[in-house]
Amino acid sequence: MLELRRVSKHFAGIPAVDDVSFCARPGEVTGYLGPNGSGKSTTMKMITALIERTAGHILFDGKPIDDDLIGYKRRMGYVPEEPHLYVHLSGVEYLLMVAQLRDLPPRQSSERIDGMLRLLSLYDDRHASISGYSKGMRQKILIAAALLHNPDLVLLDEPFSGLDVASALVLRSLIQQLAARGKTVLFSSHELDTVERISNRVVILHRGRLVADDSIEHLRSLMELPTLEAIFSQLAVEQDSTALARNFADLIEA
Ligand SMILES: Nc1ncnc2c1ncn2[C@@H]1O[C@H](COP(=O)(O)OP(=O)(O)OP(=O)(O)O)[C@@H](O)[C@H]1O
Repeated sequence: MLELRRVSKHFAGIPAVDDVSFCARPGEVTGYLGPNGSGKSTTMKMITALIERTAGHILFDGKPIDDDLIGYKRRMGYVPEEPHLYVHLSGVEYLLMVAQLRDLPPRQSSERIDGMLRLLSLYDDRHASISGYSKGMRQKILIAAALLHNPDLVLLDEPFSGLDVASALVLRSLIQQLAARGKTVLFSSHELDTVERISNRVVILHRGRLVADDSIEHLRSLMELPTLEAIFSQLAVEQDSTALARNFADLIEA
């Protein structure tokens, strides 16, 4: 189980994540939601220990992650929001490099990489340089790299970004199957329809603070609202989108 206890992150004294506590459990998909700039990626980066916390504790399976950071990172797979890849490498070269960094046995890793590239429809392009890959192809490489070592904790920051419909459907199902196999899955997304379909629980942030941590079903009945979109709008959207759009259209015509 992943547990955040009163976690905060300040940038130049300004809170980006403010006193956030929640759990993501094995066997469950936890959706991490919030408007732009609400602190989702900052939280993910603290969970991956890419950035330091200003305050609070992060535990995995009951142990603070800092106690054995190397051991913790071996059990974690992370798809970052930004596709940082070595673009001069080919897809297969990049994944082989990741496998080496993960200390996977060479034969096992090449078989696994070949299989993943086939399943992700990237096999024919495996020897082409990543610099020539489309956004969706790069995203698939990031997903493969994150899952190559069969992590227990799967952290996905906007993993559907750039994926076509068919690939998104595969990823949706994959996320559910990873959880069904006992992994802890935390994923952030703006695609509320997808989140609603595949998440057991949702955690919603607004301006860095936690405003909901519950099952969607319970939130629906508690708030007497029909959809996750309606719940999200009530908890985390302040503006009137139609009025805002009208003002924008007026502005460019003025
Ligand atoms: N390195 C940084 N230095 C200063 N401020 C930062 C830094 N990283 C993030 N922030 C600020 O922290 C806040 C939260 O940003 P974050 O990227 O976590 O939001 P998010 O919820 O992931 O947004 P989005 O949905 O747009 O990806 C924002 O106000 C952002 O400007």
